[in-house]
Amino acid sequence: MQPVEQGLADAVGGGPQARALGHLQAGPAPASADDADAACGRLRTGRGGPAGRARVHRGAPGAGATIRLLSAIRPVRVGAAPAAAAGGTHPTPASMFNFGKKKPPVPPDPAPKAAPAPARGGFSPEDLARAFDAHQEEKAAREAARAEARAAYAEPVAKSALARGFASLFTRNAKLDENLLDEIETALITADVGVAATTRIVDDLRTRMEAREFPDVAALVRALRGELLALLAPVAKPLRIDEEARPFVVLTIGVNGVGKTTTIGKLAHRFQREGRSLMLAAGDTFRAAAVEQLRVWGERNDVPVVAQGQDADPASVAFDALQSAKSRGTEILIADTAGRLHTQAGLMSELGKIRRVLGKIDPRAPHEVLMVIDGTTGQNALNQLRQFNQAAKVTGLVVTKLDGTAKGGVLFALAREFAIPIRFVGLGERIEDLREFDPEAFVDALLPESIGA
Ligand SMILES: Nc1nc2c(ncn2[C@@H]2O[C@H](COP(=O)(O)OP(=O)(O)OP(=O)(O)O)[C@@H](O)[C@H]2O)c(=O)[nH]1
Repeated sequence: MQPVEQGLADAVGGGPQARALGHLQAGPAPASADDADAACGRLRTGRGGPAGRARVHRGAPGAGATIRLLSAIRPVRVGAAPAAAAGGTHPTPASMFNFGKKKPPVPPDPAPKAAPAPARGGFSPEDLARAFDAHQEEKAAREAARAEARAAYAEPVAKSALARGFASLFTRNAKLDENLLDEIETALITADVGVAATTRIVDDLRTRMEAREFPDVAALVRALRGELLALLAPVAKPLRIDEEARPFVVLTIGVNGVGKTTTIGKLAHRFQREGRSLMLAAGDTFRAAAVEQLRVWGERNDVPVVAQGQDADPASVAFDALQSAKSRGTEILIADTAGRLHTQAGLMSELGKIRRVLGKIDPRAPHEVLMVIDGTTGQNALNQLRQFNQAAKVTGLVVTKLDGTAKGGVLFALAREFAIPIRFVGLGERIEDLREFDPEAFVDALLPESIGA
């Protein structure tokens, strides 16, 4: 084991160093990973005092090996024992009552202590430099992933009505006045952001404008970006596969033609790339082409597909598929269902039946009820989600076709009204165009930072 790793293992696993320092308090957490980066910078350059002064949070996202390393060495600073503990000057309760009493003879100074031997697993400057470099690499990888997501969202989303509305609003010498707020309101409403979310955004901007918080239009644009992000951030919760569930069952639902079957293909591709074993259930027994679509996809990609043909009972297809996936130890089962209108009560209750039937085999299945929504639908998407949620308890959303004629605003309305996680967005028809939902990349594409500058 490398010295750095040994030190980390000691610190985390209670090795000699950790045990020796176990009584020490951890420093306060940094506000962000950037704080942690700054702490690492100080460590490297020697600015900001001793290494131990770096304030680092063990769990800071992405802070990685360096952060753990710094956590491990933090006690170097506090290792200088507090005065009281060393028999220092703080009056103890006993000494307060000893006034006037004969003092005991002062013992001679003990021999000066030898400098403590470096702890086993201590860190040399080379170790620290290596950890710093590892941290820098991690940071660079994070930034590259961000840039990649931004690029993927930029072009499709910039075509949306909302992005175009913002672009025309802020590139023609806008003035900071009530008129500008009216125009922002119109742009939001016409892009399907919805009345509730629009009112919240515009009212907040008005209050801040009246408080003279914005020196110029660029400041207002930054505030608007912040408002848009604040609406979306709570629903940006990626789909996490519960490794205990075998299989983890994803039931996909939605109205006709929204992109369910296509999304299943894209999802399956994603899971396959992660090296997971998969099975598909061709539960869209209403449309013969859908069963065929899945079968062909499965054959081409070496993924087993359970199907019973057209007009079979979709609950029975799902049941068979779950049994088969369970017996094979498959990691993920994705079940398709036929598209249905949220107003068709009989078909909506069929979704409840599929849920119940799956639950007979595994009481926690389906683990994810993924509703696919066509991003071009507009405000009607809210009615759809309301009804599907009632029938099948939706746990995640995929909003497709954001590359097409979507106005771009419906995500805000959905987020505000339901707070159901948006797992993915469809940014095109290619297999790699299903992207994990990234609110920052989405807002960047709608309203680039540069726009009001
Ligand atoms: N541009 C674009 N098209 C998409 C996207 N997702 C799906 N589509 C297209 O939408 C159309 C319908 O997709 P399907 O997957 O068949 O839809 P479905 O929901 O399974 O349809 P039903 O089985 O009839 O309910 C296809 O032409 C897809 O290529 C997307 O993100 N962007």
